[in-house]
Amino acid sequence: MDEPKVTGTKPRTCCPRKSLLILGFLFASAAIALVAMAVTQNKPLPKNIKYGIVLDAGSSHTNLYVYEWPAEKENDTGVVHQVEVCTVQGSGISGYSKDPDEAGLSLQNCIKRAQEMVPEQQHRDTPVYLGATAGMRLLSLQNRSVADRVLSAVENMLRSSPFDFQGARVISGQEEGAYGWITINYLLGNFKQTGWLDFLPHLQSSSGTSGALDLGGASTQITFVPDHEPIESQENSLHFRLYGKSYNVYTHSFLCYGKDQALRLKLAGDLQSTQNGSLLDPCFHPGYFRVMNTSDLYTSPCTANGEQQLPFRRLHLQGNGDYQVCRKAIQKIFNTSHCPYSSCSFNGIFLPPLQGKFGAFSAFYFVMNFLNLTTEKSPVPLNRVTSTVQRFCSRPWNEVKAEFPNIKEKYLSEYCFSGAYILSLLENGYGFTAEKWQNIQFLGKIGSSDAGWTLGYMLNLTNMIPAEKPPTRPLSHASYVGLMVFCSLVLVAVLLLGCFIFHKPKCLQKGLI
Ligand SMILES: Nc1nc2c(ncn2[C@@H]2O[C@H](COP(=O)(O)OP(=O)(O)OP(=O)(O)O)[C@@H](O)[C@H]2O)c(=O)[nH]1
Ligand SMILES: [Ca+2]
Repeated sequence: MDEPKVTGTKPRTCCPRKSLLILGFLFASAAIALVAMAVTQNKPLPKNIKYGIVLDAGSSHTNLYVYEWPAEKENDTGVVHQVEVCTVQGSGISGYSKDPDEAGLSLQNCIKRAQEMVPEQQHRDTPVYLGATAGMRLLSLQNRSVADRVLSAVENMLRSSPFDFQGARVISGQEEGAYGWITINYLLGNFKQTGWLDFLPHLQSSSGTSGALDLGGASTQITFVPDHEPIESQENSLHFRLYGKSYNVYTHSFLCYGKDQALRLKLAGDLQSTQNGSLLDPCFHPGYFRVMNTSDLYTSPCTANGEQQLPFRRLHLQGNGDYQVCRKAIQKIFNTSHCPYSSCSFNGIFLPPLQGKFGAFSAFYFVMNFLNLTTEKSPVPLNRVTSTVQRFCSRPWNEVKAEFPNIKEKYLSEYCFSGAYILSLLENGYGFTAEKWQNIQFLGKIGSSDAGWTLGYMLNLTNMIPAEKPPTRPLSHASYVGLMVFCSLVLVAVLLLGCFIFHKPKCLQKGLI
């Protein structure tokens, strides 16, 4: 018997499952490939780091700074930072006038330290600069040829190092002020153009920068952008164009008004009224005693004019810690009797009205930091700073010494004078009122970098600050690729969804009814 034949067609499978599976697999693979490509393409490349070295040959000592930055971001703002500071042992290079070769030799240890910090294969490409400041300016005034010998000794030492020697010179007070201002504004990110705000300049403060106050051992600098005032004296006026913006900057460097030379000026003045070489000094702690050769006081050009035949060779200085009297004694070194401009600081030097915020560094910071006046978030009010210095000055020297046994006696014994000097300079010299005082921030470091002129000097000499804003793309490469991948995925998903809706498999359509 014939088996009954099954007639009719085979029932159709409701979904082309295999095709769907294949499509799904292809889609997933494509998506994974896209994401993997974006990730690998954007993996950070091995960093190409560049280095630069600057030696700050100050009046009191020399510091060597090593800076580093990613090579490909050379012209961005805020990318260079300090990775090392090495303090040269002994005095500043101007202290080697009797044996200039020693000035060169004194740098050896710090050069070795720099050799350890910079990878050997990059030594030859690493520029090294030396800038000398007020100590060498004074030595040049005193004896030009000795100053030149000291400079060539340090130059020879740096030339014999494996680095790329780019010069050793005495920088001017103007440069010192300007580079300090560039350093702090670069590190604070004040040169960054703020995108949307670029189109609305009236919403920004007049310059968007911070002024710079630097107190060294032999000179002090004040630099800031005044508020629309003309800068009445040419030698105090600088013009910069940085990252596409113009800045008219006021700067002045007072030679002899660093804190060591200012103390000499004060003592030389006080000596004129002593008969026997004993001086009761209100700027030192009660119980403090120091003997000095009077000739040492007059070795600097700052005090040389006041040199006189004194009937004694030694000065016996005894502290009595009287802050108010100390301020009066300090006030005498600022001559405010004449001003050929609309406004002056002192000694007939033009000073426009103070404007904006200020960063105060070097000895401004060392002293305020010692007095615990820098730790709070907001600036400590002027009356509290005054009372802190006053209280500190009145403390007996043996008590102060016992409390800070690890601080060098030279530094410790002079914090009272230095505190009073800083207040005199800022309040009476520059005219910081209690209100304006709140705009001063005492800065040691900004990030990992010391506040000072050296970074600005290097940025300038390596042309790392462009005059015009470098053209930038609206998106970074990584964001661009990421967005491309995301948009592709959305497109594919929308396409698939569209196909799915308009060519819906019949079984699904049935199920829906
Ligand atoms: N307390 C304290 N004082 C310091 C320190 N380093 C330097 N000083 C003193 O602070 C004053 C200023 O120091 P610097 O800013 O290094 O001065 P400088 O660069 O040698 O001098 P200039 O050439 O005038 O700039 C000097 O009297 C130094 O002796 C420190 O770490 N602590
Ligand atoms: Ca200095």
